Amino acid sequence: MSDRQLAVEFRGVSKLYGALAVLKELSLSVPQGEKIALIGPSGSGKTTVLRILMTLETIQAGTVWVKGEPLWHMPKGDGLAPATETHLHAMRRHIGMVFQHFNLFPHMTVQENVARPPQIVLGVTSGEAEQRAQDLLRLVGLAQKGASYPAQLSGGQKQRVAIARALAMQPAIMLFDEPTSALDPELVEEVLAVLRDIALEGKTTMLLVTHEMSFAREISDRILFLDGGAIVEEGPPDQIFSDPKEERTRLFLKKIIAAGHRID
Ligand SMILES: Nc1ncnc2c1ncn2[C@@H]1O[C@H](COP(=O)(O)OP(=O)(O)OP(=O)(O)O)[C@@H](O)[C@H]1O
Repeated sequence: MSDRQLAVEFRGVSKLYGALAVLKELSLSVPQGEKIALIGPSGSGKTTVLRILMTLETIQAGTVWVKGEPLWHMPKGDGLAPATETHLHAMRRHIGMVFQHFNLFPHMTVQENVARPPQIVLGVTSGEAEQRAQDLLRLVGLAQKGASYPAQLSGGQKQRVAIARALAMQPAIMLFDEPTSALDPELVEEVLAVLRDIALEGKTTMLLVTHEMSFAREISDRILFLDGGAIVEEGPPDQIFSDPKEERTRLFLKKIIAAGHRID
């Protein structure tokens, strides 16, 4: 068994694409409620960590545990067997994900985008789902946009709907994969403000892949620096950004600053 207090645990996880090792025996423990930012160069494996949790990718070695239960495996006798589709389906309910490119249902209104998934997947009554959707749209500042279609919204508004839709499933764990990187600069802050509110509320475990270093520093309890499919360094934000111990972390941050980005 795994520790029930942990929202997420990776133990010796390896992910291969053919001969390419994208994650190399990665181990990671995330207590419930912790906010983690994954930073690192392009191709270091950050998105892969999230996609494995979403069961969008399989793994070749190791185990992943979500809320004390094996994700990609099921208990069998004294050991573990590969997970069935039913097991994966049940485990997915713990996790919500917000992608870089919104992925809204284009033929549904904003209200329907948020209300339908809990009805269809969780069997929530229509009255409760509609109410929950209204509350969440208010939370993300879009109470007036329920009847609009995604094509009628700005990028920042679309992303706020995507966040409301993920929250409507009431997941214990929220994954954010570069949620602001497809947005025009002037729309970034409105999405960060919503993420900040979720982080401050405290209950939800958050794993955030981002290139917004100042924001990662502001809201995270812990920063993980990935390079080459491994966690090179991890620690509290102030330590990682002001006093990194590893040469590779220092080099990465230097490049970020040289590219004109802030890390303070
Ligand atoms: N479907 C795939 N087939 C083959 N290789 C893949 C596939 N998906 C990802 N990769 C490779 O896996 C490695 C890790 O990718 P991943 O998207 O996790 O990196 P990342 O750290 O999130 O990068 P970025 O910051 O650019 O999004 C990269 O080398 C990528 O090219």
